[in-house]
Amino acid sequence: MGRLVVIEGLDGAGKRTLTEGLTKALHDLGKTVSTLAFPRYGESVHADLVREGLHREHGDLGDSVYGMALLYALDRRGAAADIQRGLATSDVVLLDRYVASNAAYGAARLHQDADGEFVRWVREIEIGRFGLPSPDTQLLLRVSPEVAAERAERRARTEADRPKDSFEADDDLQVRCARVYDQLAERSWLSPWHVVDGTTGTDTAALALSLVHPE
Ligand SMILES: Nc1ncnc2c1ncn2[C@@H]1O[C@H](COP(=O)(O)OP(=O)(O)O)[C@@H](O)[C@H]1O
Ligand SMILES: Cc1cn([C@H]2C[C@H](O)[C@@H](COP(=O)(O)OP(=O)(O)O)O2)c(=O)[nH]c1=O
Repeated sequence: MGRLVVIEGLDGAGKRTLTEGLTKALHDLGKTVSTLAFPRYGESVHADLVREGLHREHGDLGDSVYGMALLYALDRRGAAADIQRGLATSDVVLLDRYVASNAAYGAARLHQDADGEFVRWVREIEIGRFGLPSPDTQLLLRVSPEVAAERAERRARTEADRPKDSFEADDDLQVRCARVYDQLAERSWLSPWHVVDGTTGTDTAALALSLVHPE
């Protein structure tokens, strides 16, 4: 049975970059890795609706915090069998965003903290009702909201397929979201969390080792 490892953090924190680096470092240790990134744009109708909602299609869909969160959750529900298969066949299943993204962004949108109703609801729906597996470890790739915004801005300019969406364009939301992420990590929400400083280069070899040989 493999370990379910999740990378979380703000838009532009460097999750995709770290996912690639960690995958390589785990391969160097002789480990097999399955990766998945949420939302699964282009693969799931729920994820595509999310993207369209984030770009202000479908009327007031994007305004509904619970409606958007349900679409993100349904995208993951549709991937549950893939995750279980990955856990059965690989040493590590590495996820770029998972349930905690829903908790952090939704709570931030509602001006709640990690002890609020929304975070409880996300857990109840996704873990309780949909039966998604709880992570073994969550990595919070922590950068200041300013650094994340600057990177997301640069990426939006240089990568044609990644224009900023309505969450990325909302600086105050990102600041509140960073705070909820810190609280989720402090409270060991769903699993132990490991905070990774995303402003300096990450020692992916050491991180990979700590993931496959936990204390
Ligand atoms: N440690 C880092 N230092 C400087 N720039 C980085 C670092 N990690 C990622 N970046 C750059 O920041 C931008 C966002 O990174 P990305 O991995 O796409 O973030 P995310 O998946 O969290 O949105 C990209 O242009 C990437 O090259
Ligand atoms: C996976 C997920 C993402 N989000 C948010 C975080 C991001 O602001 C936004 C889009 O996800 P993101 O990973 O940033 O996609 P991309 O980098 O390809 O644009 O959705 C949630 O609110 N809940 C979730 O469950």
